[in-house]
Amino acid sequence: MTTAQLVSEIKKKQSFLCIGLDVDLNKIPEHLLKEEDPIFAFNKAIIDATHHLCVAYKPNTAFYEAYGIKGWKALEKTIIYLNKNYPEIFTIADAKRGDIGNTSTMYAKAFFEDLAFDSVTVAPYMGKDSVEPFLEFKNKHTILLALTSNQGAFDFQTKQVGENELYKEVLKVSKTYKNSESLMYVVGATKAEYLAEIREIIPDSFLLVPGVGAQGGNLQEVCKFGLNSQIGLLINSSRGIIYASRGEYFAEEAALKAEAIQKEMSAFV
Ligand SMILES: O=C(O)c1cc(=O)[nH]c(=O)n1[C@@H]1O[C@H](COP(=O)(O)O)[C@@H](O)[C@H]1O
Repeated sequence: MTTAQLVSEIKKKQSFLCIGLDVDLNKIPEHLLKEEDPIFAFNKAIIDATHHLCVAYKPNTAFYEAYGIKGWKALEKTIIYLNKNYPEIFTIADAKRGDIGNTSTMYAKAFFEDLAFDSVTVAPYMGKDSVEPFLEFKNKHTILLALTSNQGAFDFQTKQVGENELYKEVLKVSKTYKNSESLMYVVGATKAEYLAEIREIIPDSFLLVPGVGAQGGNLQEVCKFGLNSQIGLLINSSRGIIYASRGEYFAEEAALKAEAIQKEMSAFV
């Protein structure tokens, strides 16, 4: 999917919500555990109930890898279902990959070709030759970790490296990579006050902003500092939406949570 198509969907749906499909068998409704593939059954119900309220879904691969082959199959079924039934949705494989060049190429093939996701999250730690292989794929997006939502972000990301904090170096240096126009960046919603300075370095890039809902990030603050002329934000909530209820009407309850966020977002679109 191109960035222009994503922006057009945001305007149409009056939403820049990304729903995180972080499926934990201990948290999904008990009646689904009788299904042949409980993870996919859960995802399908959530997607069918919420697709008109969001523009992106982000399965975090850890929640699938933890269940071995069955989990990976459920991830594959989920992306096939999304691409077939809701091709207008932007899909994010949250896998936080990145390795030496030839290995990164294989990671990119796994998520862009085999699973046909629109984007993948990538850790910048190994530098240029670990990121550029992802950028070779046309109309695919590489979402680089810049300033993450967790407390540990202060261990390294905000440390001074020469003139800048490390996360700013990530933003500045990555702009020089080949095909850098395909880059997006992760900035945690819990770090909204950093967004004004971040926007000075990357005014036009899309940002994936996780951390509203369960981690306490504030949507209004993120919008205040992070919006650009093309919106430029995908705000993710996982647990805060998908685990709204464990009852029979869990998907409808999730849709109500998503709708409340979409309504708040519509004021900014
Ligand atoms: O890359 C991410 O998506 C990510 C980066 C970050 O800084 N913080 C963060 O929470 N995430 C992911 O975003 C999701 C947040 O989930 P909730 O806290 O349940 O909304 C999880 O899948 C995290 O792994």
